Amino acid sequence: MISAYTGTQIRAAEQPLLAAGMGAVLMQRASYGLANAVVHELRARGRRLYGASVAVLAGKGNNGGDGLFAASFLAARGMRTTAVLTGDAAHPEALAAFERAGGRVHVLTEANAGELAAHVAGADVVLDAILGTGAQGGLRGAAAALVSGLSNELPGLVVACDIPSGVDADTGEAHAPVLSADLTVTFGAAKAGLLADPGADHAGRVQVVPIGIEEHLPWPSLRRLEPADLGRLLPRPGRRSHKYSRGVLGVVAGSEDYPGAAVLACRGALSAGAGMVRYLGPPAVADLVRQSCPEVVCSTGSVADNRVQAWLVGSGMGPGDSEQLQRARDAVESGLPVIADAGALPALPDVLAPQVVLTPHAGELAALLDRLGADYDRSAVEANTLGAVRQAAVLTEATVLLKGPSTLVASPFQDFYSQADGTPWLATAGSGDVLAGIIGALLAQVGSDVGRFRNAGIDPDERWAAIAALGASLHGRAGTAAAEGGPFTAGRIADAVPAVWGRLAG
Ligand SMILES: NC(=O)C1=CN([C@@H]2O[C@H](COP(=O)(O)OP(=O)(O)OC[C@H]3O[C@@H](n4cnc5c(N)ncnc54)[C@H](O)[C@@H]3O)[C@@H](O)[C@H]2O)[C@@H](O)CC1
Ligand SMILES: Nc1ncnc2c1ncn2[C@@H]1O[C@H](COP(=O)(O)OP(=O)(O)O)[C@@H](O)[C@H]1O
Ligand SMILES: [K+]
Repeated sequence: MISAYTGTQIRAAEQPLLAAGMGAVLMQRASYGLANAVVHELRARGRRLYGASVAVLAGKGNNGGDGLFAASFLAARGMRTTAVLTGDAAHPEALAAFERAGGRVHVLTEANAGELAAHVAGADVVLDAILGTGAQGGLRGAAAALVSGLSNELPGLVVACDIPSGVDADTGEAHAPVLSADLTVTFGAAKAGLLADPGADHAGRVQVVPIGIEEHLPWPSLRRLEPADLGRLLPRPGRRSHKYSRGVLGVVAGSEDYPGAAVLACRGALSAGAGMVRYLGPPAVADLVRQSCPEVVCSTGSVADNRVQAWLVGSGMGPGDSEQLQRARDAVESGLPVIADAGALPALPDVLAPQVVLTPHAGELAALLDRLGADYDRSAVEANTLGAVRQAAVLTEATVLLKGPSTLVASPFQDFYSQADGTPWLATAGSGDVLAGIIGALLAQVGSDVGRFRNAGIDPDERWAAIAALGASLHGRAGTAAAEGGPFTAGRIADAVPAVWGRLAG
């Protein structure tokens, strides 16, 4: 499990060590780790170190100090170093070390920003050490002009020191201009803002350098499941299992307009281990489901007439599908775990429960928040994904999963997960229906298995968020496996799930 923290949490964890006079030691650990990460990355890219050029953009705080010390370590490896000081001062000891190591120093002004941008753009390595966790808002003045003058397609390696300058460490909000990094080397622990969009868009690969604050860290503000966690959480049938004990998922999805959504949701659920999938919906859709997935049992009657362990509702349903929408409300009323997608989102009561997992994309989340009186449109959700998903979970008291390049999950108790195991090829019609099916199957199988979560270090009350994150990760990994470097259609995601599952659980 990757744990991520707000900037404030990290700074609080540093306090006992700073009070013990270890500030300089922490900075040495951070900057040495940063320099080593640069060396490894250059080697991995088959680039020579000796004679390669490094430009460090150094702000006046400790983030700039880290960058200048790191550059002096790199100078000792034979690299040519230049610093652009973006503030009215620089960390004195770090600047002295940088100059002692032979680095050249330029002081940024409004007048020379264009010229220095051209110089920096030609460097083999650009270290962004302007702002770190002490930032208030984004870059301003000459620093903003310098970064605006750098294209986001620099030929050299761009490495962010702790966090890309202008990204909010707590929320991932990005205050333009931000220099997008290939690699972010972050100190002590991951920052939440590196794992939530749009911060994650700018961070590139994230590498954590331990600096000795770990024992002082509190409960993380956000977590990410890794393969070992997935392997522990995925169920496997026992010798005496039967289809009902493995978990039955009821699917209320599809409509005459969108029958395919029902098929894709059922395929997702079948691929992710449900003992049985029961479909409830219009006869014409049921016929298509039967033809496409003969394993699905098509039922009639009400939600109450059908015995299941979890419900999937809403994929491919519209506001006119009154009978299906009533079933969706009945499923929520039943108290069973429910995954509520797409067309169900506007049709459910405002206040729900933690075992109800809502799966909006950014547009649907904006509409949901708007209905609940919060002032969000789609672009506001995309600008602050973590804030939006948090607010939706608070207002609805449900578990909310926001789909996107990074998928965020918030529990109403304010536990957060971020998964980014997919590929942009997943942005294909029907992909969300398969995701709903996968999460539905997992809810049916492990929703009542409290011990499984406790053993994995997850508070059982928070298991709904963990199940949603588990589903998002399986879906992302299946998409990555299906892609083989090129496009695929949504059904292929479902086809790829069993092998991905097998590798994780293996
Ligand atoms: N505290 C510590 O012991 C450690 C801190 N570390 C580094 O220190 C960083 C935090 O250092 P600081 O607290 O000095 O803060 P920063 O280096 O992030 O920057 C804060 C400085 O910039 C100014 N500033 C804030 N917002 C600005 C804006 N929008 N435009 C221009 N100037 C702005 C502030 O007045 C302050 O002088 C971390 O990100 C990390 O890189 C690491 O060296 C590890 C140890
Ligand atoms: N750029 C992207 N990178 C990775 N995953 C993505 C990207 N765009 C979308 N996805 C994933 O693809 C799925 C799309 O779901 P959704 O928007 O509901 O599509 P649809 O309604 O067509 O089924 C989600 O799981 C989402 O996280
Ligand atoms: K930075």
